[in-house]
Amino acid sequence: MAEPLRIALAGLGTVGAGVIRLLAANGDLIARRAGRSIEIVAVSARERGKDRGVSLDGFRWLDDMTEFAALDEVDVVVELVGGSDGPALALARKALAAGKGLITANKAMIAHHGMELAALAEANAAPLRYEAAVAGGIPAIKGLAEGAAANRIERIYGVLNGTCNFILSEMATTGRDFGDVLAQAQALGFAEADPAFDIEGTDAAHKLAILAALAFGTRLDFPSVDVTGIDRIRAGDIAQAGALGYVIRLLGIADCEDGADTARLFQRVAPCLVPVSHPLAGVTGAINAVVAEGNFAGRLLFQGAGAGDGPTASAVVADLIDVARGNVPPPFSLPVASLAASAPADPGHRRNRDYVRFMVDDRPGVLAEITAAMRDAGVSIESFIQQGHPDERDGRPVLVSMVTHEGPEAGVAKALSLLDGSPSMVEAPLVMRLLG
Ligand SMILES: NC(=O)C1=CN([C@@H]2O[C@H](COP(=O)(O)OP(=O)(O)OC[C@H]3O[C@@H](n4cnc5c(N)ncnc54)[C@H](O)[C@@H]3O)[C@@H](O)[C@H]2O)C=CC1
Ligand SMILES: N[C@@H](CC=O)C(=O)O
Ligand code: NA
Repeated sequence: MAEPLRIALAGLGTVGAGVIRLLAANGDLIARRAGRSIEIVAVSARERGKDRGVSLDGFRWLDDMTEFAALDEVDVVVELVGGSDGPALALARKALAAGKGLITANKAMIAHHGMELAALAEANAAPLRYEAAVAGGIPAIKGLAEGAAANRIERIYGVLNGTCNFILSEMATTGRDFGDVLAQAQALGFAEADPAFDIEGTDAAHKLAILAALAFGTRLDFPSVDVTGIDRIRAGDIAQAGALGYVIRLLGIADCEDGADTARLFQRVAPCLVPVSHPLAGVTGAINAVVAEGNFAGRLLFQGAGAGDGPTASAVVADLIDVARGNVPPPFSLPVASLAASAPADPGHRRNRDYVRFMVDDRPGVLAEITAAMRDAGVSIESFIQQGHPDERDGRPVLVSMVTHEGPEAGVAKALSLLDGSPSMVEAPLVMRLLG
């Protein structure tokens, strides 16, 4: 058998401890499959003495993880610390510059600095892989970059955040309170260190930007993702969506049109209404799903656990096995210099059916005011419902919702601008697109 692949592990939290457990449990099987064993030689985290339920015996401990880059006995650094910058980025840069492989689960770092790190990896002939960063245990990166490599990808979309999906599906099936379900997701190790990254949609946006770059061969453009989180969704919206035959899912959606001289990239993360008959409606709890529409393969659905120690460790170790086998394609499928520049697409011309929800004072004329704004903006209403009983305080406000006929996004935006500042509106209206 060939020499072992020697790794240094930075970060010993949910995922790091999961990697130690996985390698201990499946090490022999992995060595047979990879043709060489994968051995942890050094580790680092914030607190040395913490009880993690795994033994660190036999591993060298370093207080400063960036020193891994200088260790001759390390072939690959595994970064499981998190954060787009800080020690994770310092370690990534130093490791790649030293020609060491880098495996990371850190979508924030890849979304922000993926182009720089990929260029560094190329320049130093160092492997860079990040399967765990997108949709946890699902081999979505591998599926897209290798399995679907023969296709032109028309659209990519999916459920990309386990914490939000867990919250939305628990609220829908049990009627539990948002904060209570979020606390459970944190206790189960699904949530980010700062759960605002999950519920505000940022984590899903990191993953979508990475998927879009891979799917369309464009440079990463995280700042252009249009992001809306789930924090404004009420129990009343979930009930209303259910009555209409939909479930609410936080979706990341991207497509790319060839423009005259530059590609037009559309990237959006937002809660959407998904028909109960669509496969994504059945994606519940911390499960993720990625749909890639290929021009020859058709609709490909990758589904599985998007968060948690075991599934995420499975993706990290799958990357290590690829490195051990020497299967190291460019981090974004193409050399960095070949990735196309893109400009953000104008969403105003996109055609959707929309769910629009208003919280209004329950007084005469308010429904007429809403329908007049829709009429004046040229928006055609398919259905219009005022919930029989108020969502919150006694008597008012009340939740009024509508579904529009298909039309350009600019139409609904115009109608809402006409209602802007109306004293009838208790809070800003909420728009959720219907997945088409
Ligand atoms: N938990 C999950 O289900 C998933 C996590 N990820 C990603 O994996 C990475 C790790 O996530 P978790 O294991 O959940 O995090 P965690 O918070 O459980 O563990 C983080 C580890 O890094 C160490 N650390 C953090 N900041 C440090 C610093 N400044 N200096 C030294 N050590 C530091 C901590 O001591 C801890 O050992 C993150 O990038 C996360 O986004 C990706 C997919 C799923
Ligand atoms: N916080 C993330 C963890 C995996 O990426 C999630 O909830 O999906
Ligand atoms: Na993955």
